[in-house]
Amino acid sequence: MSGHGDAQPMTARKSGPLKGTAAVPGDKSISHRALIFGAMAVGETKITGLLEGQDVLDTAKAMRAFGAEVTQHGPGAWSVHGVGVGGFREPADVIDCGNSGTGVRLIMGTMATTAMTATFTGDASLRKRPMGRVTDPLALFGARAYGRQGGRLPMTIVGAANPVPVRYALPVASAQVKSAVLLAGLNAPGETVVIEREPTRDHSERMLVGFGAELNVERGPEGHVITLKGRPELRPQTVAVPRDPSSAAFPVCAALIVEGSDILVPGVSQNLTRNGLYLTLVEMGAEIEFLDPREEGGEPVADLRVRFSGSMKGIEVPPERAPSMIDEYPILSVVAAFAEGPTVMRGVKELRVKESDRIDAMARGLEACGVRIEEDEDTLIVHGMGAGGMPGGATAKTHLDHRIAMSFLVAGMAAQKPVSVDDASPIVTSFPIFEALMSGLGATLERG
Ligand SMILES: O=C(O)C1=C[C@@H](OP(=O)(O)O)[C@@H](O)[C@H](O)C1
Ligand SMILES: C=C(OP(=O)(O)O)C(=O)O
Repeated sequence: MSGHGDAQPMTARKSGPLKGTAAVPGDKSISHRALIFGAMAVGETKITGLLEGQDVLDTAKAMRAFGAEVTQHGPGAWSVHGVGVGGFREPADVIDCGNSGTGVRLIMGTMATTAMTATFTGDASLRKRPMGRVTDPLALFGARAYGRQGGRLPMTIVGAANPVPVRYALPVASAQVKSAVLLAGLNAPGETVVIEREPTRDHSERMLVGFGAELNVERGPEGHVITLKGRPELRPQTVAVPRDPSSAAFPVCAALIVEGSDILVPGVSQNLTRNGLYLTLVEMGAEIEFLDPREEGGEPVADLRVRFSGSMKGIEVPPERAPSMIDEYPILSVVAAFAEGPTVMRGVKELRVKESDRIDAMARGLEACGVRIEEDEDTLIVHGMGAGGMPGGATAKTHLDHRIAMSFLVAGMAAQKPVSVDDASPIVTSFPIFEALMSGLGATLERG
């Protein structure tokens, strides 16, 4: 679990051109789901390319606590012997989900329609994040939640002994909430319906169909209407986890701002619910070629050739694009600082309830690096200083947030003076090989 060890300061210095191939690890969202859906199937699910980041390891541990057999066979190669829908056993101890919002929210959904009680906690970051967005719909199934003020962890969920199916319109664009409701719906008799006005990442829907659930998505005037038939017998699957586009974002953006760079990033998801950053970068004038489009692990992917792009322009990011790039705003705001003119990011208030308040963390750190920022509750505006224009020479606070840590280290690779982060330890939650991979491309990263 992250955030309980010692802080690990790290510094990035202006780096030589980045060259080579950046093979990033497996997708975090799909890795969590492979373990959880595998635990809900009857028989053995085999997984390759699993992200062995701390967030996913915490979910693996939780699945064991609920009775599934989870085994590592080699790097990225795992199996899950599932207990079937409704087959969870009550855990004997508190479930610690570490730093992971996805882990805790999806697992709460999964156990909420089974007659058992489970208590969840997490690190100092996760204990600040709102759980009401999940426990509100879970209450409609008949589950009860007892947490700290404001719906915070630690929290005990008493699962519904006689769950009823639910029809729920998502009040916020959140794949975690959507997935929690679908997972709860698995063990409710009849049809559970989730309606999302704005499309969010659709891995749960795709994978549930793969595992044999009866799930239908209709696109109507109210948005996506997702209908799931309860109490299916899920069939174990072989899951090949594709690479994580949210991790790929870091080498891609580093190559765009470090002079002379030319790198290849293989197998980046082009799933329309995940590719908002890449559309945005192209609109800003980034030199990215999308090579060999194909399908891998059920996801559309392409190899990205990315070159230093010295004349990117700030743009207004369409707010409706936010769900497809929600985790990429921190690194986009770094690229924006190296573009000409303002980049305007509106409709981004969800960033305030991630591992940290990401609007505040990016604004304070970029200001310390000499960049002019405007912000309000729902908006971040970065006034770009052009290629090589960021002064740097500051230490950013990462607040137990892996994406903030990686974003400022990327900034330091192109800024005039080094940029440090007070704590790089959270990077292990999503991208444990970040330091080795970036150094291998030619980045100058130093511990301390
Ligand atoms: O469902 C998922 O796997 C995720 C959904 C998103 O969160 P929200 O559902 O809170 O937007 C995202 O930020 C997170 O990193 C992963
Ligand atoms: C928001 C994130 O993850 P989670 O919500 O799972 O903690 C993220 O990885 O950027």
